[in-house]
Amino acid sequence: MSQNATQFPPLKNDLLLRTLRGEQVERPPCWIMRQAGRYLPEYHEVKGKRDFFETCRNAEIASEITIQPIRHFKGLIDAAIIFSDILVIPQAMGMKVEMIEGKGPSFPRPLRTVDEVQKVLDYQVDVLKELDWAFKSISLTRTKLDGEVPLFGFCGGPWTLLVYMSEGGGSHLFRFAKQWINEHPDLSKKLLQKITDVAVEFLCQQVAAGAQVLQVFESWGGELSSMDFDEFSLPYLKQISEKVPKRLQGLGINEHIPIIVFAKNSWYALDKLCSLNFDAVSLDWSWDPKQALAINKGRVTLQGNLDPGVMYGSKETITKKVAYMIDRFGGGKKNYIVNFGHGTSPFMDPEQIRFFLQECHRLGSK
Ligand SMILES: Cc1c2[nH]c(c1CCC(=O)O)Cc1[nH]c(c(CCC(=O)O)c1C)Cc1[nH]c(c(CCC(=O)O)c1C)Cc1[nH]c(c(C)c1CCC(=O)O)C2
Repeated sequence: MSQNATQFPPLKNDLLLRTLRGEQVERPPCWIMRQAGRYLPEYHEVKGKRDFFETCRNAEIASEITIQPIRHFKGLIDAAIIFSDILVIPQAMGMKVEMIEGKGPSFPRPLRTVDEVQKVLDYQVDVLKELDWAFKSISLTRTKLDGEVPLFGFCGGPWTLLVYMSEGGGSHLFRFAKQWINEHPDLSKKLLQKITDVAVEFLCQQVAAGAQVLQVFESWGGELSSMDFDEFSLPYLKQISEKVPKRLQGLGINEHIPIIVFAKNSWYALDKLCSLNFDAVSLDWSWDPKQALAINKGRVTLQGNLDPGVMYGSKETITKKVAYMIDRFGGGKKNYIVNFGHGTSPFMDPEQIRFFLQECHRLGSK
């Protein structure tokens, strides 16, 4: 059941939202993709031996895990992101997905035949019902956050979800996903459309449940050629950016809810992504921020883009690379959000991440 977002405690830290409105700010807001997870000892304490998706579906536990990094790095992180996964959309579309310890996500029956895709296309998805647990988890988390920081809802990009649904897990070769778009482009587009429709509804219902900002993770964007990105990713991202605001109005939510898009390694698409209806574009670490700024020409806020691997370096290395990043993003007092260029890894030392955040605050306030 969706809740009226005005029922929640007032927001105390609106730095991220002000930045996304394009305002001049005192320092860049900071958050980290996958900031909740296995590098934090308290994550293992709470999750224990529980299955990953069971953990996501348990509002009490998922909200606890979501808030862990906010507590651990008190005052240093400016947004929370709901503990869940991009693969809950394929689950809502009737597919079975398991998370295998030490291996990652696995689909026992990935989409390999036209009939299998047709079955998914014919499956009637009731987003409110199938993902009811996600909305409960968001509402509870928003209440427990007590206005400390804004809460992100998110979803996977349609192309990235098609990759997982056809490959059956992570991939290096992308044999099946590439087969789909090249051998059956029209059917692939029908599937991408269906995923997009579910994603739009899912994002909007997350907002109705209490999410204050949204991010779309097109993590496998860079696997497409520029031409194929224009055909199999961009049009669907564009639809998300345009349909979410309209659907939110339909749900009676009239305030502007900012949306960030992250299309990893899709360097050739930056100019086009900046022209869509998103508020911000998140960059992986392959970018020199100055070049990205030159392409963006002030159209959107940029987010990123430190190589998470910098966390394995010395304090001097972290300082040097943070200073370079913030400086090359123009100093960080407007249209810039600090993040990694991708997520944390289980091997990271939380103290290194604390130092990184402290340095972002110090250098970003100068
Ligand atoms: C591609 C993708 C997935 N999931 C996600 C993406 C997009 C971002 C990206 O590109 O990394 C998104 C995601 N996954 C998770 C979050 C939670 C919120 C947060 O960022 O803190 C978010 C935003 C938790 C998670 N999702 C997953 C974990 C690890 C699960 C565990 O505890 O074993 C977490 C904390 C599992 C997951 N989920 C997925 C993979 C490939 C894996 C295995 C990764 C690994 O083993 O490191 C799919």
